[in-house]
Amino acid sequence: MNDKLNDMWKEVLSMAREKLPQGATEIWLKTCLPISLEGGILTLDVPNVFVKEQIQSRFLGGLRELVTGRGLAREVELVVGTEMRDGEQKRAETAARQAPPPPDGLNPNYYFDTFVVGKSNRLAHAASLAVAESPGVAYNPLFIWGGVGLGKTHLMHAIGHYILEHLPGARVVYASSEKFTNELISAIQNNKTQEFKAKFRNVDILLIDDIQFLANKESTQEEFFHTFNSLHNAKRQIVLSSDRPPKEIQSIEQRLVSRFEWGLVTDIQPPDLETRIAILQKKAEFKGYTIPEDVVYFLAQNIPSNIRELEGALNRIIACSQLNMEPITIENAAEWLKDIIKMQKVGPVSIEMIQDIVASHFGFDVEDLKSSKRTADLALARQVAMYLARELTESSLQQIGMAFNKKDHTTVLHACRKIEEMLKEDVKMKKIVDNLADNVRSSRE
Ligand SMILES: Nc1ncnc2c1ncn2[C@@H]1O[C@H](COP(=O)(O)OP(=O)(O)OP(=O)(O)O)[C@@H](O)[C@H]1O
Repeated sequence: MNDKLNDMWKEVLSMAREKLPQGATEIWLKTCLPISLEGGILTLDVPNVFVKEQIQSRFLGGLRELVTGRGLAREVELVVGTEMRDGEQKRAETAARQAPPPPDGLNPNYYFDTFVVGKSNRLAHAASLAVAESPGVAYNPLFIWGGVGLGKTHLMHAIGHYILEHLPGARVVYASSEKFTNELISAIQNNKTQEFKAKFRNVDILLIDDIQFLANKESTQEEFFHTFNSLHNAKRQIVLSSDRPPKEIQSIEQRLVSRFEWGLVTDIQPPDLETRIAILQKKAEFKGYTIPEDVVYFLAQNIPSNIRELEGALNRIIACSQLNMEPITIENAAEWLKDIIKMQKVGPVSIEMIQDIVASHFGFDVEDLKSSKRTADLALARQVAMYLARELTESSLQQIGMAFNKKDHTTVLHACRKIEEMLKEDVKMKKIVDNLADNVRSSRE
């Protein structure tokens, strides 16, 4: 590359820093190499198809205006070439480009439009969509955590699908951390660590599921650390999922924990009743079935915290109905699911049951809970009870307030919000509240 061209490109970059949207230069344009300026056409070498598409769709117009405005060139062309790139990077990029797109292993059912958005997953969904729309720019890494079967994998695959749909050349790799570990071990055993590195460090989007399984695996953590740095430095998108927030993953190096927190950490909570109903309806519709509303409600109410189980129950009643040639009714569903749903004849949850169970867990009397005494422990117990009353019963804020010795509905609302916030941050508290909810449900007769 000649010096004149190089200097001109530096000038363009410094103008672009001022005139083009934030991130355009540092993230995208800096990856380009000027290769020629002939007949007024400035040709730039870009590292891969993915970057080319990003620049073309987002910044090429602005870039063209900059160079024509300054009389430097009349047109800008982007080529995915390798001549100007050297060494290992060049070989790896060439190999990656020549190879057919890797089997991406994405579940064909996990798209954004098959994902039901509710209060419990709204933020994780919005963050995932933002990442899919602007990979490497919005939040990097995106770290999604939450309990079993709540939709983390679904969102990761949806990100992968979306990117492949909009940027067909993008290299998307999805793997569980176990697969990452196993591939590393086998690469070491077979002297293929270079191939391993090329596979995981030469991607545009890396999706790693269940990252908590890296705990105690020191060499895998070491390798993942370098993979992470290499991708992050190159502004490639990383998405991670875990069953707990980064700080709660035990036996994992601090330098990894801090990197996991660099972008956005977001959680998914168990879905509320309305979301569970909507998920069941969507899944049934997807399979081409209409399930009676009362049966949907019955399932949603009795399988509260794991969407995978909810889906399993739906599949089972569809299969049983077909095999037995019987209609889908609550009675039949209860029979077909009796090993999952213990209590076919249980009554609804009452606020009194919640008050009893919460008071005894925290070591208070129900009367204390209803009183206006405000010691920190008592206030917390009262707020948990109000939150559970809101979650597990159909009572209004006013009705809950009345059950706590005529407290105002804004007090109840404040309590619910406070506990919701706490559950997002505090895993121990979440466990306690989940256990209390389970105890309340199973105390129904
Ligand atoms: N909001 C949702 N809308 C539609 N389906 C959902 C939603 N959340 C979860 N599911 C479905 O629930 C099932 C379990 O979800 P997924 O595998 O993504 O859970 P996970 O959080 O990754 O669980 P694990 O921690 O066990 O890996 C999937 O079939 C998924 O499609």
